[in-house]
Amino acid sequence: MTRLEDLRKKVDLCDRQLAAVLEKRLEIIMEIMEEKKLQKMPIFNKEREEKVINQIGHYVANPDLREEVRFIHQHVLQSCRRIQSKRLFPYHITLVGFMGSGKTTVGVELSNMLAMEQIDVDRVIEERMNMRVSEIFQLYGEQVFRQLESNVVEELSKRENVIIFCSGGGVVLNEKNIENIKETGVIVWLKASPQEIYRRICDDQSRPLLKDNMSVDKISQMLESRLPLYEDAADLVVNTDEKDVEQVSHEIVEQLMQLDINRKVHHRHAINL
Ligand SMILES: Nc1ncnc2c1ncn2[C@@H]1O[C@H](COP(=O)(O)OP(=O)(O)O)[C@@H](O)[C@H]1O
Ligand SMILES: O=C(O)C1=C[C@@H](OP(=O)(O)O)[C@@H](O)[C@H](O)C1
Ligand SMILES: [Mg+2]
Repeated sequence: MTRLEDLRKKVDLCDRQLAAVLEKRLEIIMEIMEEKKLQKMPIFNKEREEKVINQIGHYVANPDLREEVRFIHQHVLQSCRRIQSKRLFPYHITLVGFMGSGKTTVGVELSNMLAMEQIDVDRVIEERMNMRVSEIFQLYGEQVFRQLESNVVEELSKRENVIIFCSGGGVVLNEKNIENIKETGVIVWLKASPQEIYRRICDDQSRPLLKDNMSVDKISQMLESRLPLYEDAADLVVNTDEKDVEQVSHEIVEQLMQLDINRKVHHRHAINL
C-alpha cells in the first residue's frame, strides 16, 4: 500500500466514526426537542448554541485547529436546527401585514433561527423584471404589479420544500392569493400601529403607495381599509410594537408550536412530512 492509500484509509475511518457520532447527535437532538415541547420550553436557544460552540473548542488539543472545529460545529448546529424545524413546521410560514410591519426583516431572522430558506415575493418580482418594485409601479402601474405578485404567490405556494414566505403588504387584496397560500402555509399576521409603522419607514422611498404622502394619517387610512383582510387571512397574530425583531421571531415560533399542539392547523397538504 502506498503512503497515500494508507492515509486515505485513515481518513475513511474518521468519516465512518464522524457519521456514527453525527447520526447519534441528531437522534438525541430530536429527543431533546420532544422533551422541550412537553415542558413547553423554547426550542431554539441562541445562548446555549454559543456556549456549545465555545465549549467544543476546548476539547480540541491542537490550538491551531480550534477555530476550524468551531466553524465546522456551527454547521452541525445549523443542521440540528433544520431537522427540528422540518419536524415542527411541515408547512410554509407565511408572513403578512402592512408595509413596515417587519415581514422582510423578521423573515430573514426566522430563516437563520430555523435554518429554513426565506423567499420574499417582492424580491422575486424584482429579480424577474430586473427592476425595483417602485419602478414597476411607475412604468406599468399597480395592476401589472398585482398580476406579477399573484403569479409569484401561486408558484411559491406550490414549492416542494418549506420556506419562510415573506409577502408584500398588499397580498391580501386578492382573495385568490390567500387561497393559494393557505393550501400549503400557515399565515402569520405581523401587526404594528400606524405611529410605529411611520417611525420605521418614514425615510424609506421604496414604497410607491406612500411615495406622495408619507404620513401617519395616510398609513392609518390604508391600514383601516385592509384590517379586515389581514384579520380574515391570519392563522395567528403577533403584535410587533415595542418588540425587537428577535423577540417577534421567538413569539412566532412559540405561537406556531401552540397552534400545532391545539391541532388548530389543518395541514391541507402538509409538505415534507
Ligand atoms: N420589530 C421591529 N422593531 C423595530 N424595527 C423593525 C421591526 N421590524 C422591522 N423593523 C424595521 O422596519 C423597517 C421595515 O421593515 P421591513 O422588514 O422592510 O417591513 P415589511 O417587509 O413588512 O415592509 C426596516 O428598517 C426594519 O429594520
Ligand atoms: O402594501 C402594499 O400594497 C405593498 C407593499 C410592498 O411590500 P412591503 O409590505 O414589504 O413594504 C410592495 O409589495 C408594494 O410596494 C406594495
Ligand atoms: Mg417587505
